[in-house]
Amino acid sequence: MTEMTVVIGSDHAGFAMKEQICRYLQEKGYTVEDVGCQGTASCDYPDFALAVGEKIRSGQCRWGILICGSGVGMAIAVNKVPGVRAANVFDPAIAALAREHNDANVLTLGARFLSLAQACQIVEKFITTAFAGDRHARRVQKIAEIEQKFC
Ligand SMILES: O=C(CO)[C@H](O)[C@H](O)[C@H](O)COP(=O)(O)O
Repeated sequence: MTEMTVVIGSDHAGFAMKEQICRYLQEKGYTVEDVGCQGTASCDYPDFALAVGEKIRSGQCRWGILICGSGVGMAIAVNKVPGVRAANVFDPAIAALAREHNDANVLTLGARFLSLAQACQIVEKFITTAFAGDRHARRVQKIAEIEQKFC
């Protein structure tokens, strides 16, 4: 797994944006694995959240991106996968904080509330910002300990 591997998924509401973000990332040299969906027919976001979460959990991909109407359902679902730290982001500054402070490894986006340009700015900020560590590492470790209590 390298820093240049991304797994991406969406439901029907995020399909068009997923296709465009795939192209955006590929043009930047990222290897993008698309787990679906494959069109605008109505489907269920947890199916794609699980597929992305499994690729993060297994270490096959460094970054996950999930797109639905609001980003909320995807975030709730994928955060059930141990080892996933997903953030639903609407602003590049929050994307940077999700990385610097929370070491987030999955980004969720709301296609019904973001333009493609906004989404690309958020994606760019998310995948290029480093975790700051230090006191934040202690807090992220405490998140992992909460997870372990229920595994
Ligand atoms: O899960 C969501 C909201 O939390 C997503 O936005 C879904 O894309 C949305 O619920 C899909 O809604 P639809 O009416 O079935 O298109």
